[in-house]
Amino acid sequence: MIEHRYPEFHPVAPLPLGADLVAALDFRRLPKILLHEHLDGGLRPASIIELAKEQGYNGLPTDDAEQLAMWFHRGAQRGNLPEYLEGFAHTIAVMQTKEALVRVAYEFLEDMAVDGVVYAEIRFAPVFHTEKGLTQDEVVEAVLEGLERGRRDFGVEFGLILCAMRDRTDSLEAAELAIRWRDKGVVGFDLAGGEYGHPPKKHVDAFHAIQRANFYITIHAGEAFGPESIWQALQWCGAHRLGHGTRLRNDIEIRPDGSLKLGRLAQYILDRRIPLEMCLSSNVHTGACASFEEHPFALFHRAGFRVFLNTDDRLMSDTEMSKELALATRTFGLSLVELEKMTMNAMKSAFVPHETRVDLIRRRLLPTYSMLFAELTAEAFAKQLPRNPHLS
Ligand SMILES: O=c1[nH]cnc2c1ncn2[C@H]1C[C@H](O)[C@@H](CO)O1
Ligand SMILES: [Zn+2]
Repeated sequence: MIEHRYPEFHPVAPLPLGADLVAALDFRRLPKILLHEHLDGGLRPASIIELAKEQGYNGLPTDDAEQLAMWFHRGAQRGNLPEYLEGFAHTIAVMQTKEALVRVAYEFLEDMAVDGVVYAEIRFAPVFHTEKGLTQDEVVEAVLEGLERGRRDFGVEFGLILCAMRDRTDSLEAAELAIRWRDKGVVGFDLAGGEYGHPPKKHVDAFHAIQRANFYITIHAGEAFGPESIWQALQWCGAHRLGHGTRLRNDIEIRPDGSLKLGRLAQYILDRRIPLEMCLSSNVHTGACASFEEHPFALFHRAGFRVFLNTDDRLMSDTEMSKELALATRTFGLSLVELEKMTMNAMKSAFVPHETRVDLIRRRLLPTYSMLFAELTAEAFAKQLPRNPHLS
């Protein structure tokens, strides 16, 4: 049982911890939960170059790691999802052997540890990794081996999500693969790829298979298409979480007095506590939002939606969790209470069993957050001291 619950747990919470103090935090110190990140969107540039040599892949635009990172980032910032996705041809090309998959998965968790992530859900589409003869089961086995080793060496907990691709016709096979591996590290099923012209309901058979197995669903929706896509993800396909959900903004009206008028879909998502896996940098890069300032994350958050931040594709979007949290804090003036609330939202929304979530909250999130609250409070008091006439 958890004795202390947000927000009463923090006796110091009512003290005004100035935005300047929070913004000055080293965000890598915050314990973080990451639920939306693609394995093939988070490789290290130097590893891509080495893996390309090992596997005889000659298609990379450069063999200089720094240049390659910039190349991926430039390509991803063209303001639309199809072009954002073009870079994946190269990362996928170097993830075609067991050794490469183990390595990429292992390094992924090492990078998570450096970023301060304590639990990560990682997703990828096994069907893309069979070009050199691996079966999809061997692909999943290799990725899980790398992740298991990473968990042992770096102490980062993980869950693996398998993606079906929305422009393909084999989503049922992908769903069956996810179900086969569910007790060995796979925690859920996703639908990814170009959203425009590929509605979720085309894949309803796959989602029904997942539902019949009492398994878990997240779907990319509301990233490059509007509320209709979100509605289908929820009401046709039974999504438990939404990847992005950014365009739910179109179902919310801000009245002249600043109050909100929610459409039926937005109200349903709010009431049912449907988690929204929001990705600030990726959304600006794909053109889902014109700028960080215009991103609806803060609106959703302050209206009470269950939102939290994610990286999506660290390589393409040149980001990490610490950067996304710093960016959100600067752009929207988030307090430490809000950062903690968001992290709790993410942990509550994870696809691992309830006991694991409670355990991570107790062991990894609450102790570090209470320490940070104490530290910031001490700093706030110290700043006030010279102005206290009784102490002068
Ligand atoms: O932001 C995204 N939206 C839709 N699909 C995406 C996004 N980032 C990556 N993907 C695709 C490309 C990958 O090859 C695939 C599986 O990770 O998922
Ligand atoms: Zn994504």
